[in-house]
Amino acid sequence: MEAPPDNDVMWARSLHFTHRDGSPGLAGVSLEVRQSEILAVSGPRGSGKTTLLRCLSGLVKAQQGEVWFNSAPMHTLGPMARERLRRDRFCWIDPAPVLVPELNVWENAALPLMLRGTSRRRAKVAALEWLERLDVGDRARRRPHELRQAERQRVCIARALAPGPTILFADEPTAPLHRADRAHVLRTLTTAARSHGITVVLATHDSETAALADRAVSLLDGRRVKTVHLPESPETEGRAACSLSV
Ligand SMILES: Nc1ncnc2c1ncn2[C@@H]1O[C@H](COP(=O)(O)OP(=O)(O)OP(=O)(O)O)[C@@H](O)[C@H]1O
Repeated sequence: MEAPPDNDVMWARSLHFTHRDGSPGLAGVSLEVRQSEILAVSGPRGSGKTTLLRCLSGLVKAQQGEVWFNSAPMHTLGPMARERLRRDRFCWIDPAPVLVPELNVWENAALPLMLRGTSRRRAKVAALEWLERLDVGDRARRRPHELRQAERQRVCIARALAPGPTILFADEPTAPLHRADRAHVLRTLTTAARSHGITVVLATHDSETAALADRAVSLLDGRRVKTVHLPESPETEGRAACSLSV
């Protein structure tokens, strides 16, 4: 087993994943994630972005391949150790907001901190700070069902940033937001990540969102591809780019 380069916070080699029903998910994806970068994983719907983020974050285990975090192998860890790592070092944002309906907004946002052992009082202070930054501070004592969908998603983003994770996995995090909201929330997310040194792996099929990242990798049919821009010519008109497997 060859150890990955030291300057990569995460490193994956030749990941293969097949879903339980036999559907292909990933067909040999390798990539590196550098410390404190915002990495976009782009590609059309069904290209394997979510599956890749789930494998990298340890939510599922690839049937073949290696994932390393901070120069230590993750692919050899058992389910409990992977769960602890996810709880203590990673956070996740889903495309649709998932909150605990019985808890109010600040309690939801404080939950990952409390699960890591932070006192309720300190977790509340941190949660309220992030809710303010995401413009939902005035909803702190409401229950999730009293909020609009876009506000609930902002709460999920605050909840993911509050613990200061080493890596934040964001799967189409602005999908439920309106266009105007989207730009503001993305800017807050990327600015916060940069100022707190949080590495972000951001799945998106939207080129405007991918453009906010420091670097982008593209997927197609579960493989990494490189987009090649071809010069405009009569033969290539309307077909300005093609993808090559790398
Ligand atoms: N739970 C599942 N069971 C079976 N097949 C699945 C499952 N989840 C995803 N797939 C299939 O795996 C492939 C990759 O899906 P994935 O959700 O990772 O892609 P994606 O790029 O994130 O797409 P989207 O943008 O629509 O979320 C697709 O063919 C999809 O239909």
